[in-house]
Amino acid sequence: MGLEDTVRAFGLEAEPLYGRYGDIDTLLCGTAPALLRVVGSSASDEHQLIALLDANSKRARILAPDHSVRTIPLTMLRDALYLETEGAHGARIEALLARIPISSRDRARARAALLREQVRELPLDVGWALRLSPATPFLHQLRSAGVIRTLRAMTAAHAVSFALSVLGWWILGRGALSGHLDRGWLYAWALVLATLVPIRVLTAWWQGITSISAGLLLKQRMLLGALNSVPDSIRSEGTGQLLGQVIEVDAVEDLAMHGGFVSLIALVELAISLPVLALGPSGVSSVLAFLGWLAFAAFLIYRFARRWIGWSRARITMTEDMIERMAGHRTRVAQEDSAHWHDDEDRALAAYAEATHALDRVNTAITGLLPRGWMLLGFAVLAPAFIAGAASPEKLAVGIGGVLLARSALLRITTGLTSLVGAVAAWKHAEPLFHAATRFEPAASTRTPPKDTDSEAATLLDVRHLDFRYRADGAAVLRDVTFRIQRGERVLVEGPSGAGKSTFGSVVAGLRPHESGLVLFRGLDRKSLGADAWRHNIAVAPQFHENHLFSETLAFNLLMGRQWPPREEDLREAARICRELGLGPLLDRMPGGLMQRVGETGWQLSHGERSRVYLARALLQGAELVILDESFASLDPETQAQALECARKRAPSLMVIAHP
Ligand SMILES: Nc1ncnc2c1ncn2[C@@H]1O[C@H](COP(=O)(O)OP(=O)(O)OP(=O)(O)O)[C@@H](O)[C@H]1O
Repeated sequence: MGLEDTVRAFGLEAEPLYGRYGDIDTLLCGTAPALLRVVGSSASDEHQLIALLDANSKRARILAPDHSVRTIPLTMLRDALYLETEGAHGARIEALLARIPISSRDRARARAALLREQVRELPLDVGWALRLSPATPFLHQLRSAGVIRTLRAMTAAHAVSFALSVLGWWILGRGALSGHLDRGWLYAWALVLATLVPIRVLTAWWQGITSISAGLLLKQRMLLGALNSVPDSIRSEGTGQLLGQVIEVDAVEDLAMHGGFVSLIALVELAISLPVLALGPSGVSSVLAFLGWLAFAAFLIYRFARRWIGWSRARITMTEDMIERMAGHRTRVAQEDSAHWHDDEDRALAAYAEATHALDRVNTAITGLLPRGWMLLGFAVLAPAFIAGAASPEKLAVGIGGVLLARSALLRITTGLTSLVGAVAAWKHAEPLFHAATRFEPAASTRTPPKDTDSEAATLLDVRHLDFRYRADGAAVLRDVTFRIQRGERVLVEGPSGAGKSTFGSVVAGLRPHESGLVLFRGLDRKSLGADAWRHNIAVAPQFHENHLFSETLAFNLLMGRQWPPREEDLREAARICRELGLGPLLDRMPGGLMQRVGETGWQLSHGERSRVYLARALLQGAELVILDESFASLDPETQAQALECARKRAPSLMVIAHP
């Protein structure tokens, strides 16, 4: 069982830790818990694993082999990781330092500094960051990140701070209403105020930590959800929908965090203000009046929720429409009469403006009417006791305090709940991404495909009775397909447009799940082999419109499926393949060569150049079987022959999809 599988058995996920030696400290401080691979201290030692529990810029907490937790200087850990590079550079540095007359202590420091400088840009592959599997319930993730604990502490701190405010207010109010405030009470009041300061600072600090950690977890989860979404479902929803979902994720985070905190605090305030109101001169009447006002607030918030849902629908529709317009603008300019360019825009804008006004009206009632209305009602209920002069100053102070506290609770409840309503409405759009994160597919290799020792195993790809349809209720695009490729074979799959060639290629490559039949690679299906191992064995260059050039270096675009960060030999191999595919003049022309930034924001490659980058990317993966889908379609005959020759030479087995 590999490390990834062992880790998964514990409900965790191991993410390879890559970086550069120059960033080693940042990497160590930001990734715990992690498993680090270090070279043993003696020359004969193999790599050893260290569990890193925690690290800051000075110290690291690690789990020793005897399961005891030890704190060591971060430099010790860093040096252990640097040991790997010693062989290549250590001797040279030693030779250099031998000629300089310095103390052995300075020599050791100079050696470490020179080594660090030498390897700064080298790729670093130190181990794995460990985290809970994305399929873990979100509450569990929050608990494990310490969010629940902080939230509990924050609530308690807020309750204490609120109770202290009430106490301070009681001391002052009592003095003011009885006409004198002696020095002892003044000191007590000052002490209460002084105690409040650190508690408030602590509460704000915890609040910040909670929002950052919870927000990070939510973003991580949504990102995973986006990556786990079935590509066809993403495409059928459209870019606008997806962008809408992403925007809503942000809204969920902001509104839920803000609304959650404020509502939590409001509940604490509510729990304190009700008994304070009951202790006032009008007792039960004040409590009943406040509960009645709360019911009215609930009604207004309900109306607000309904209007918000309508408003957010109008906003998303407008975003979708706008994206569609932007994406298709060049086509419109080229082909549509300019009189029709803005046909639907005004209608979408008017619907949005109407929804915004409707929302604003309820919002005004909530923020303007609710707190002021309560003050009037609260004091009206107190008025008879005040006018009759029947209540003691303390009781009156408590009564007035109760009304003010209830107002503060009301303000917070309305702010908190309106934010939460927004979060719930936004959640409706973002929810699919959240759940997609749990659609978790084992990525690691679980089995190594058997070697081709007998004739049965020499069959590389074996497809039997394969059926596929895009929608459960749609027509089958592939029906009862049976197909075989032996190792070393080069196969051409051709057929009329729309016959299902690309669909077949993508099913074989594991990009689309098939509904029935078998697809076996050396006798194993994708589930038994594992998604990663499948991809390592079968590389595909999808059709041009299904492929993408990232706004990154050309090297990244070429080597992303092979090894990133790259080793020297990977870069050399990438350059070699590029030249074999006729991309040599392009490499020479680009100022950055392989490190030139390409894609939307970089050097704009031509159609034919792009398709050869896609081709090189698939060939560079070093897979047993390479599937090329219309990879030669946009090339002139001479370049086409050159590219085909390269593919024939490089791919151990080849499946080319093309038109007749
Ligand atoms: N996401 C999708 N949802 C529904 N139908 C689809 C989807 N993608 C492709 N199809 C349909 O499946 C059929 C096969 O498409 P496919 O792209 O595999 O054909 P092809 O043989 O590669 O065609 P071409 O040579 O034109 O590229 C077509 O009728 C196409 O319209």
